[in-house]
Amino acid sequence: MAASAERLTMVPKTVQELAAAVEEPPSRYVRPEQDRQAGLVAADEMQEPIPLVDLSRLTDADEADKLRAALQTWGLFLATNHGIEHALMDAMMSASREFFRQPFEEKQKCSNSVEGKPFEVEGYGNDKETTEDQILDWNDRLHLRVEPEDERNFAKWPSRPESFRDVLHEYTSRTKRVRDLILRSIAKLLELDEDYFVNQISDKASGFARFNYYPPCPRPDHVLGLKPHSDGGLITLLFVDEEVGGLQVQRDGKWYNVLVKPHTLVINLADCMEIMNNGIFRSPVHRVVTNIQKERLSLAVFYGVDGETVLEPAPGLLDDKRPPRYRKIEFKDFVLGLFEHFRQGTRFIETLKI
Ligand SMILES: O=C(O)CCC(=O)C(=O)O
Ligand SMILES: [Fe+2]
Repeated sequence: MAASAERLTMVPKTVQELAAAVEEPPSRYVRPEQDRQAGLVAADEMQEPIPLVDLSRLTDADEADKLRAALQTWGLFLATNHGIEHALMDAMMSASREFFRQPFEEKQKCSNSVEGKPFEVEGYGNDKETTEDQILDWNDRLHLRVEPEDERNFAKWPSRPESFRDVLHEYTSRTKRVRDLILRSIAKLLELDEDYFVNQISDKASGFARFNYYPPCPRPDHVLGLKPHSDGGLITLLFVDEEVGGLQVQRDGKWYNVLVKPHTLVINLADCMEIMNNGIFRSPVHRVVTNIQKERLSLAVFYGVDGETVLEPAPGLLDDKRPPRYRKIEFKDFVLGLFEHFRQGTRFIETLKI
């Protein structure tokens, strides 16, 4: 007790600790005035809800049309009948909750900063802080590589709760199948070879699981759980807390709440897909608002390509009337630019537009 009280008098290492220690978020977390004026939590009313797509029926024209409409309007959709057993989803969410509920010292065993200094992409902690004016998010995360499978770094995978590793292994074996199903369905919608996008994925392609933990926040009107961003890879499969909302998606400059049903996934396109489909379907900008009373959890599985893969619009989508809208770039260079821009709250993909 004394030791942990002492530690709290120093700069808290995680938002979870901070939330337990302060009544007012430190200024590093407070969004600039212009963001706050627009209202951080308020969302616009949707004309129509985000479509719920039945993944077991995607071969039917009407379900495929629903997917097309969702991607055109939002760049994301809700998915049901995705083939991930509900019990497995529940086990994954409980293992994640148990992980974050453990004492700081236990979670630190998976830390992303070794001896308080060098920052690693994998592990438990927060974003790297590179500049003084970087505004921080009200969340802690556990970020783990899941693909390629032979490059998993188990030193960063929690050993407690005991079920964590097996459950994550099972869960991501299912999400990978969902990834391929969606990529094939999108290729069909675009009248490309069904395997066009799947063929961009080599056995060195990346996959990361990001477990997000958002503690209750005393000032939801001043602070964001996660700043506006788009995801960097091909596609993201998001499993969010069904009890506590917070995810919002932007469209034409307005923010809308993404409401989920139990055991549905939120699937969104990410920047590499926007480039490959030449901007026909966009990678949506989204953010997470905080909640004054309740903690919130989510699990994002991000699928990308291999570092050497050149991102470029699919040749089958280009002709004299449809020139490429994005410059070519290797995925590894894209990732570097992405992280730099993410920290500053800007989008790297904008710099690739022709
Ligand atoms: O927590 C959420 O609902 C969204 C998380 C997210 O956007 C991300 O991890 O990239
Ligand atoms: Fe995201």
